[in-house]
Amino acid sequence: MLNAGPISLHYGKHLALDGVSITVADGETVVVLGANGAGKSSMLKAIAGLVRPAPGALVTLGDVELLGRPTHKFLEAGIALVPEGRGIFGELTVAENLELGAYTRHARPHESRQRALVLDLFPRLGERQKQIARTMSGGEQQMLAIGRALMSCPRLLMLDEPSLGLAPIITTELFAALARIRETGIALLVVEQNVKASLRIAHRGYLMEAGRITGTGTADELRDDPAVQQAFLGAAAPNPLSNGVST
Ligand SMILES: Nc1ncnc2c1ncn2[C@@H]1O[C@H](COP(=O)(O)OP(=O)(O)OP(=O)(O)O)[C@@H](O)[C@H]1O
Repeated sequence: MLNAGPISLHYGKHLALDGVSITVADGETVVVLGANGAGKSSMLKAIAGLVRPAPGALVTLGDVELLGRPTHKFLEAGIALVPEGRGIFGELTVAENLELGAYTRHARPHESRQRALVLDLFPRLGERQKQIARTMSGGEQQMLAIGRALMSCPRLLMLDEPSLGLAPIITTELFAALARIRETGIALLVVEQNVKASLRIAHRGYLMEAGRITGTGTADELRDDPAVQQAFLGAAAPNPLSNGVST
């Protein structure tokens, strides 16, 4: 469904993305793992039409080619991004934030259906309709940001570090909600530092390093990959002096 690449992106002289290609199939959940500064956020922004890659790239959703078109066309085509830091309207209420999520022409007719989905996923948002968004807790704001993105009827929902700064119990709640969103058939592309939790909900993943894709595999393959275990799952590095026999 999503075909993106090869995406290269410069910030001034700094090459942040160096020919990154990524695909997400219909209904698939894909996770992108990488250290700070690897280029993960930049890649999501390019796919959402928020930054313009170097010539030669394509961002295609279904058979619609989006690159070069205005940002709202990406949203209308069905690509929604929940950015790092959430990007909700802090001075507006929960209800107003959700309403604004459905502002595009194609989302408007489905507003009440999508609101029902959001409130079913995040009942707390239903209880807090009139609350000013900035007064909500970090976890509630993240739920609102995801809810707002869902109001746009996405075919592909992209999330940048959704669990950042959240308490473990809220993170568990968040991943349970993402698993339920996955069951609705919406494709997910997730950048996450919580590798364990994200591999649990993902079908597949990519490894990114210094602006490039350096590996890809199913969630099981990535979980079993010694390099992933060492970099992200807290496994000890192999001792080069060891012959493998424990003493
Ligand atoms: N607007 C910008 N101007 C200049 N350099 C930028 C800009 N945005 C990102 N960069 C640089 O591009 C590189 C990739 O950044 P990006 O935020 O995409 O990485 P990331 O993998 O998402 O990192 P993190 O996990 O820390 O958010 C970094 O070296 C970063 O400093």
